Amino acid sequence: MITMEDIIREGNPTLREVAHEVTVPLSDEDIKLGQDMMEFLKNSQDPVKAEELGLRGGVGLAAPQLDISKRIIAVHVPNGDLENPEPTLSAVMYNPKILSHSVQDACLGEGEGCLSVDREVPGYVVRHNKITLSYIDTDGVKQKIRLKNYEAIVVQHEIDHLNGVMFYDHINPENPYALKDGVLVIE
Ligand SMILES: OCN(O)CCCc1ccccc1
Ligand code: NI
Repeated sequence: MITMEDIIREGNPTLREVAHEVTVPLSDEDIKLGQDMMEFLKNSQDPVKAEELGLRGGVGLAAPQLDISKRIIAVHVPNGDLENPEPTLSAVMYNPKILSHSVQDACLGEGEGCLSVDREVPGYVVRHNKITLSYIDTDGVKQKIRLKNYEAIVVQHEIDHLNGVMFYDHINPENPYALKDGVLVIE
């Protein structure tokens, strides 16, 4: 089971590497890793388990954060309302790739954080508002989906990790809250 001790922190060179594509058919090891990553996210969003295990809440995780330089991400984005526990996006993605994106950019009004960054880094992280994404799923099937808003932002944060990019690389050092015209601020 993955816990916070397994997550490497900024300064570890693996976070700055370009991760390697996984081979298809998926190995049992890569399938198990994806399942463990998803389990971590679910545990981290469960108040009881997160407390017991000392987990920081996360909606996404990338294999390089486990010091594994492979192009594997897991995303588990809960639905806002507790009545409808169905997540808005829940997937383990192998070799995810952004095929196209909107001209429209977007950022989270509250900025971003990262399980590999033990500090607050304030500022807008401007990303694409909408993306078309391909990836291989746990069954080895190639998927192609379109995402927008928060779900698109989370996936872009995770794919950045596969390319050695940290969220604060996108923050304007002169003015962290500078915004070009037309950027959608997602609250
Ligand atoms: O890489 C995953 N991670 O560090 C957890 C936080 C994920 C995340 C946080 C804010 C906006 C997008 C994604
Ligand atoms: Ni992160």
